Amino acid sequence: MTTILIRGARLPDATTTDLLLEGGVVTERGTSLSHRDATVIDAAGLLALPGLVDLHTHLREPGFEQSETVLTGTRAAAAGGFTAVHAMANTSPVADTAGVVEQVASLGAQHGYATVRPIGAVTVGLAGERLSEIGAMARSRAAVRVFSDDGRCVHDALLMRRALEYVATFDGVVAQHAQEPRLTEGAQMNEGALSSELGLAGWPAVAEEAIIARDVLLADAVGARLHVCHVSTAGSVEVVRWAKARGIRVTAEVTPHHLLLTEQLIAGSGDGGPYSHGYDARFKVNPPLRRDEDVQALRAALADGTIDIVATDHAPHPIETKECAWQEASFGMVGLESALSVVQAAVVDSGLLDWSDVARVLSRTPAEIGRLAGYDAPFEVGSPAHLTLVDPSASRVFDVDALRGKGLNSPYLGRTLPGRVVATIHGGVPTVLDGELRSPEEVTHG
Ligand SMILES: NC(=O)N[C@@H](CC(=O)O)C(=O)O
Ligand SMILES: [Zn+2]
Ligand SMILES: [Zn+2]
Repeated sequence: MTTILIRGARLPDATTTDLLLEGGVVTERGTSLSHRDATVIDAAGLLALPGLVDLHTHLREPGFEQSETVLTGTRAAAAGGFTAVHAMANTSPVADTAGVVEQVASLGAQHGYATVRPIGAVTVGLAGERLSEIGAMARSRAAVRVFSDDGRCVHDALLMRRALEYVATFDGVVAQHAQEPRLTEGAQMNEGALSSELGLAGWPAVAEEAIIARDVLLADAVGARLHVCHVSTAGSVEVVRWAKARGIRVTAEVTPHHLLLTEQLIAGSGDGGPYSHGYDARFKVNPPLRRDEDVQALRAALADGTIDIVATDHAPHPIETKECAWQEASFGMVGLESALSVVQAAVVDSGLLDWSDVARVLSRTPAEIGRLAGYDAPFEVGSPAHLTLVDPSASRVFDVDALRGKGLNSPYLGRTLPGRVVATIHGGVPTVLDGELRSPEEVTHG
């Protein structure tokens, strides 16, 4: 494995340091470090962040390899500065057995671009009828700690209660996709004045908020950990704030797109720019883009800690299921490659969060929620060498070349975004160098 000497990187706490990485760990930290045969990375002007950890990625393998594979998804992750991803269970077969989760984890390890931690399904086949082999997945080599039927809501209160009771026995967590199914049948966008104007079936905020309210009470009643996926409304923030004030063990995530984009994009800007025409299905996502008031509430909640983390909900889809009529299109957006830039645009450049907050919401806390070791003391001697070097002063028009997975369904194409990932290092192995993804051979040979 190569020895790497990083010269003059600025850390999230604004101090500047050299870092020596040997054998996959940080072995020295200080000024004017030297080493005879290290690969030197000149990090003057660059910010070093801990390797980013995504708690919500759709890798699509097994079963939907036309959309993404473990290899292509982890390449997209590396390009975005991520060194670990949690892979959602809505694959085919569904990740509801020890066999499937072990397969997904070992594919990740084989490719080497990022650590892949599978998420186990809560119910068999995501069908919402019987609990899956939760214990077997937890005890398997994949050591699953996060369970989710994401894409679907565990809406049966008894099943949700049993799942919470079960995961509590081994310190696991249920990550809920909070969507009351009866209130959202046929829903196509956020419910409100705009959905009436555009003639699209509305998705009421209460369909999300009611499930979160129920689930925090269930988690409290059984003393389990609950995680809420992709919180999207101001009302959901209020429920989570209330639950945390009561001491309920709930954590919550917000996606980059819900921090930056609003439902107005669905109407189209009509200005001839990249968002000119309406009903562009790149903006169709679950949960839907909401109002500006919701975006402001989500930003404030991330800043005050009510929302714990940012998670991408990277959801690649074949282009023909996005370049079609709005009603027929799939829900979902890719997000790994753009996440850090979007977070910078939404909450860093505006002064709401600083870079140490970003390190917390995109690395330390998601690792903690997923019970993923190795992310609690980044840059300390002895810690695993997972880090990313970024140039926050860069600005670029985000285009298809920036997309490194199979999914081209990014809502940011044609948009100017700040920041750029210059290098990503996963366990001492560079996966991105000089802004370029390294080849599978380079990555597997360290
Ligand atoms: N977010 C989405 O719009 N789609 C996700 C499912 C999900 O996260 O609920 C997908 O799997 O495509
Ligand atoms: Zn979801
Ligand atoms: Zn998802």
